[in-house]
Amino acid sequence: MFGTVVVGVGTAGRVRIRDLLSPLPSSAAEKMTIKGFVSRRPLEEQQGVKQIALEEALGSEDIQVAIVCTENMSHEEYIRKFLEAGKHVCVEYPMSLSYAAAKELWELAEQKGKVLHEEHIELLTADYKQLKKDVAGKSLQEGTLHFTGGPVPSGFGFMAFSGIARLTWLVDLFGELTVTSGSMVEDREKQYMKMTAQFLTQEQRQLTWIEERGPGLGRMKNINFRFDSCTMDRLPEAPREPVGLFMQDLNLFGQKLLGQVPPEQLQAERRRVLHCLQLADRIQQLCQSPAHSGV
Ligand SMILES: NC(=O)C1=CN([C@@H]2O[C@H](COP(=O)(O)OP(=O)(O)OC[C@H]3O[C@@H](n4cnc5c(N)ncnc54)[C@H](OP(=O)(O)O)[C@@H]3O)[C@@H](O)[C@H]2O)C=CC1
Ligand SMILES: C=CC1=C(C)/C(=C/c2[nH]c(/C=C3N=C(/C=C4\NC(=O)C(C)=C4C=C)C(C)=C\3CCC(=O)O)c(CCC(=O)O)c2C)NC1=O
Repeated sequence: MFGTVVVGVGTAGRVRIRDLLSPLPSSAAEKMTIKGFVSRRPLEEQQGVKQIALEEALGSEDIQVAIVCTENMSHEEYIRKFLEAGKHVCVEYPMSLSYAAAKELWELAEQKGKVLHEEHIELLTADYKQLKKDVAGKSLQEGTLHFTGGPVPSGFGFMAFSGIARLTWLVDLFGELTVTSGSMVEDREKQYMKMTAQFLTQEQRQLTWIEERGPGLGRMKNINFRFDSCTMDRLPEAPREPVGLFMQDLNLFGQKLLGQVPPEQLQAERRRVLHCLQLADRIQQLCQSPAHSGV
């Protein structure tokens, strides 16, 4: 069994505690047992689980695994601490707010012989799995993914990182990309932000990613993918699957802990994660260079 701590008790942290308390029967997630949670606030028991001080979690021989669920800005530091203490780490995306940091963290995991796993529930939704099937075999001519949502809370980093799930969709659907432009419009007073990034696929087809956030904007993804044979202008709808998204991710992490995931899959995942963070870095540079600064 792998003694596990959940680090950070917010929306994601609470779901992690719930899933660890009742893992899917006969799945790899059953091999983790929750020993406590870490929080920067003194908290009461959560779902019957007790708080553990960070230093105690790092030093305890009963704990082999940390699941980092804090806001993005703090991920790097927690991952580093737990890896250095010889623990396996699962982190909610994105693992860091720069490509360079992610590369270092992965090197550290390798050096320590520990699993480093970045959660990507956006790839696990039934709708996305259907979309991926629908796109398979078609030849893209041009496409747009436009996300809207409420204002980004502080501590979640630049939009290309807090929105890495959208970028990950594009890369998972259409392969590795090259950034051709990045720009930003921002009205701080109104808490409004809009980032537009453009890419070329390896086949030199143009993709546009728009991430737009502000008060009153609902969480939504609009697509427009033009293929040689047809155009897709809405996401497919597929029936919800019985296993929750974070639980599916926990099973995948559990399989990694048990050495059940083939090395080629681990390599491909690592490559995709690093590629997406590298694209996010580049978009940030372009958006923040003087020639592109917004309103
Ligand atoms: N929510 C979701 O559906 C998804 C989230 N994620 C990722 O999970 C991570 C965390 O996101 P999420 O859980 O939504 O973020 P939250 O804002 O809910 O929580 C982030 C952190 O803030 C602290 N916190 C939570 N509530 C309070 C409060 N009332 N007062 C003060 N501090 C508080 C907690 O840390 P502490 O206990 O140390 O104070 C918590 O870990 C991010 O990396 C995100 O990208 C990924 C996929 C889906
Ligand atoms: C209702 C308020 C609500 C909040 C505060 C919320 C926060 C939230 N949802 C996220 C992703 C996500 N959130 C969900 C799904 C959910 N997440 C949920 O909290 C709920 C109730 C669902 C319901 C289906 C999915 C599937 C993702 C993956 C990212 C994506 O597909 O874009 C993320 C990670 C950053 C991001 O990708 O934007 C945050 C911070 N999601 C919400 O829906």
